[in-house]
Amino acid sequence: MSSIEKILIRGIRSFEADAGDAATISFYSPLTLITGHNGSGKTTIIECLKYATTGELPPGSKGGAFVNDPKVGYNFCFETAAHV
Ligand SMILES: Nc1ncnc2c1ncn2[C@@H]1O[C@H](COP(=O)(O)OP(=O)(O)OP(=O)(O)O)[C@@H](O)[C@H]1O
Repeated sequence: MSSIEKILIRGIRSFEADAGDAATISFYSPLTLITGHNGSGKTTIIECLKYATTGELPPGSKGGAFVNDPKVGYNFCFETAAHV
C-alpha cells in the first residue's frame, strides 16, 4: 500500500507561490485532522491531494481559478494533528 507523507502547496488558491515551507502539510498514521477557520484552506488541501493523485482539477477551476491570485488575498492558516 502506498501513502503520502507530506504535500507542499505553492501557488494554489490562498497558498502563495513564495510561501516557503510554511505550506507543507504532513500526514500521520492512522489519521490526520485538518482544522482551521472558514476560508483558511482546508478544502484546498483536499483538492490538491486529489489533483496530485488523479490529475483532476476541482469543478469550475478552468480558466485559472485554482491558481493563486494575489488580488484575492493570502490567509491560509490551518493546523494538522494526529490522534491514535
Ligand atoms: N485564485 C485564488 N487566489 C487566492 N486565494 C484564493 C483563490 N481562490 C480562492 N481563494 C481563497 O482561498 C480560500 C478558500 O479556501 P478553502 O475553501 O480551501 O477554505 P476552507 O478552509 O475549506 O473554508 P470553509 O471552512 O469555509 O469550507 C478563501 O480565503 C479564498 O479567498
